Amino acid sequence: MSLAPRIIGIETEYGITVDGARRPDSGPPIGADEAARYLFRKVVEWGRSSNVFLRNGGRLYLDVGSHPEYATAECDDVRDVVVQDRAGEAILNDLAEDATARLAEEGIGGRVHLLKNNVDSAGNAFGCHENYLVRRRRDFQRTVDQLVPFFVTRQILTGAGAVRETAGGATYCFSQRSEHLWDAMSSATTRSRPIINSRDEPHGDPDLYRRLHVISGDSSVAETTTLLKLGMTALLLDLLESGERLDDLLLVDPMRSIRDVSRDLTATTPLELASGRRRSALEMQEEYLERVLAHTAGMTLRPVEQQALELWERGLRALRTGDHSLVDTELDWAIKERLVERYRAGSGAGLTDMRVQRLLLAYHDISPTDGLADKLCARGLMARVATDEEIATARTTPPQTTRAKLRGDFVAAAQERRRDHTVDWVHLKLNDATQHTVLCKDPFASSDERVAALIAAMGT
Ligand SMILES: Nc1ncnc2c1ncn2[C@@H]1O[C@H](COP(=O)(O)OP(=O)(O)OP(=O)(O)O)[C@@H](O)[C@H]1O
Ligand SMILES: [Mg+2]
Repeated sequence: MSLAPRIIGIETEYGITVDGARRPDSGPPIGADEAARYLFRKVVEWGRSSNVFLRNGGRLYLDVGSHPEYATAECDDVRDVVVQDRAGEAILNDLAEDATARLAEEGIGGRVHLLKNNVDSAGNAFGCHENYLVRRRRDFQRTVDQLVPFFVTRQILTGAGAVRETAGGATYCFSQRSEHLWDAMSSATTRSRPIINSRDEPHGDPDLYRRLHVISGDSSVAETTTLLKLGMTALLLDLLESGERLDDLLLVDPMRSIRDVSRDLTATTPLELASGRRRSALEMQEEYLERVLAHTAGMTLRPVEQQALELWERGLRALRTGDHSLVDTELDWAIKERLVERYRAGSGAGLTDMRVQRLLLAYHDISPTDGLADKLCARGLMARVATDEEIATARTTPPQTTRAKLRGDFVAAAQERRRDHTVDWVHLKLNDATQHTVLCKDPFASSDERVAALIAAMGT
């Protein structure tokens, strides 16, 4: 027996800034809005829109708030999501280079930076959303409730690491986003709202499916952190779908806990459970892992699932023993902690020192030249999952085993034959006299005669 395949996709919003620009007429500085327009210039040129689906099946768009977003195509394997997400970064980095070149041509100069983080300098929070296909059941809300404490405590492994400044001084914590969720939450009414978006939009057959839309996670820089974030969640979903319950781990106050967990780098502060007991984030994650291990015992797991389990266990051991070196090339918060501590040891700089702030920001800069990730990888300080070749291929090639293949093939054919077309996650449409539209309700279906006919109808 093995885990049932599951459709997963990830959306990443990026922060955008421009460094060192100077208008010839000394007009106002280039803000994020304007920078985003430069970034999307080429996209709008060929796609006639700032919301396009690409030949790799993914979606690139500019939403309100000027945070460029890339949503990967739907994948049926966590490793594929990692590759597609990195392909999105590469596509966006090219756009940033192009925008920088354009600013130079116009005599403004400066460099456009894209940051894969979750809060911008103005304090606006933005997200990295995970999407998991789940079977539609009447007790969906109950599933959501059971997942909330898992997402509240998962950040001790998958948080991106952040410096938090308070009146009493600065401390290093697990997650940047957790603080902002707390802020977002104080006026909200549903306890799970900032963690799981409850909008019912399955992007698939609504009779069969729902899409679990998780909005609480940090964006991940290290590929291994993305792998763990998605892998451990998919494993837990499988456990829940097998009928197991996690009622005994419900939290009294999830939103308070999400902040408390982020702030305690030992992960040992007890949280209040609805059952009246108290458990630390570390104990809770140990409990989830134990149950998943029991659930998967005797199953044939894919390598990526084994890798997620192994890293999950080792991450918890790193916290239990205080030996963060066990994961300091794989988990963002630990990679970054090591980076910052080394820098501070050499320079004597404090956590709030400008140089440390710049280092922290550079960690999230997706540019291979301005950012740190490539350099850390080259020096063996950040682990990889995907190869450069796989990422390069994924820029134009959709995942081959899901509906993304149909979309990618359709978009490629329409682009090559210059046919006006409209696409979303479930529709493929030719905007010609026939207005022919194909509805692809099954996200697992990678071949479809109707789509083949639609492509054939475009001629050559
Ligand atoms: N049936 C599905 N189940 C799970 N994930 C899916 C499914 N279909 C598509 N996805 C994934 O869901 C994500 C949708 O991204 P998109 O940015 O369009 O999100 P949205 O929630 O629909 O809209 P928006 O961000 O505009 O609010 C993509 O990563 C995609 O791969
Ligand atoms: Mg989105």
